[in-house]
Amino acid sequence: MQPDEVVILMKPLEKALSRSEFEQALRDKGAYYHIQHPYHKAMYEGRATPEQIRGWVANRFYYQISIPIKDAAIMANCPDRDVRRHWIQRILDHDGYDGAEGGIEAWLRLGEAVGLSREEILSEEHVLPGVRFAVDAYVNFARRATWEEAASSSLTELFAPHIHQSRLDAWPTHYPWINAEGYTYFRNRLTEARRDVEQGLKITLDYYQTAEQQSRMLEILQFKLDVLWTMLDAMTMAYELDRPPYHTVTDQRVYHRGLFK
Ligand SMILES: O=C(O)c1cc(C(=O)O)c2c(n1)C(=O)C(=O)c1cc(C(=O)O)[nH]c1-2
Repeated sequence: MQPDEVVILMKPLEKALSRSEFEQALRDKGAYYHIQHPYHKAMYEGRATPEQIRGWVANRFYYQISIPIKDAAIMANCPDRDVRRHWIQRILDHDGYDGAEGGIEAWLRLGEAVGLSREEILSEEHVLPGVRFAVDAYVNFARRATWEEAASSSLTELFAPHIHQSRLDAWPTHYPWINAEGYTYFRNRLTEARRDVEQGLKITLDYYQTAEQQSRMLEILQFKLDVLWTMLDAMTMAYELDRPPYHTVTDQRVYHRGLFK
């Protein structure tokens, strides 16, 4: 994408885009996906330390456990039975069901594969306030927005299969110390995310028709990109720049463990 096209996307639309133009405008937002974040690039390029990988996995766990709560909030606001029948699969994907361990369990295994203990991850002791605030903002948006807006905010998933695949391609080579069993989560998401996108995209393309509505959706998608980017900014401070919260006062992880759930 050229820089001047990026600027165009930041202005409100003057006229409504066709269905395919609108889909393209959403896809163009991939330019700001967290795959471009320096923290992510370092992980992908093999420059991340074990501490930085562990920090990422422990912090991302908070995103993982919040996703089903976010999806339950969407369903709670949705009167359309047919949408709920499909949307509920997202909760099952993460929480698991008979015979399927689910994404949260798979993420815990990833945590163990990178050298964290299950208790340490579940305690949320590593979750940085900046990460928590960003993730909570996403959950709270889903609680307050219309179900269509909340559903469409999941569409950063348009870009997720690529990021999961990039980890599957790069991590085993760069980080031989990570137990390969940990990669199940990324592998499962390749198909789950594609299916989610199909459903989310249909809801979105049906719902946003006018220029004003479509501009708002581009803002919603930018909000979600901001959530993901801000999480990595917080991790950069803590694990790259060695400036975790309160570092001028203590090296203890004194920050709160969450008040909003
Ligand atoms: O690892 C990633 O980079 C990444 C990004 C995203 C995303 O774009 O929000 C999701 C996931 N993973 C993911 O695994 C996942 O289950 C998921 C659900 C959602 C959502 O907004 O409902 N995003 C994402």
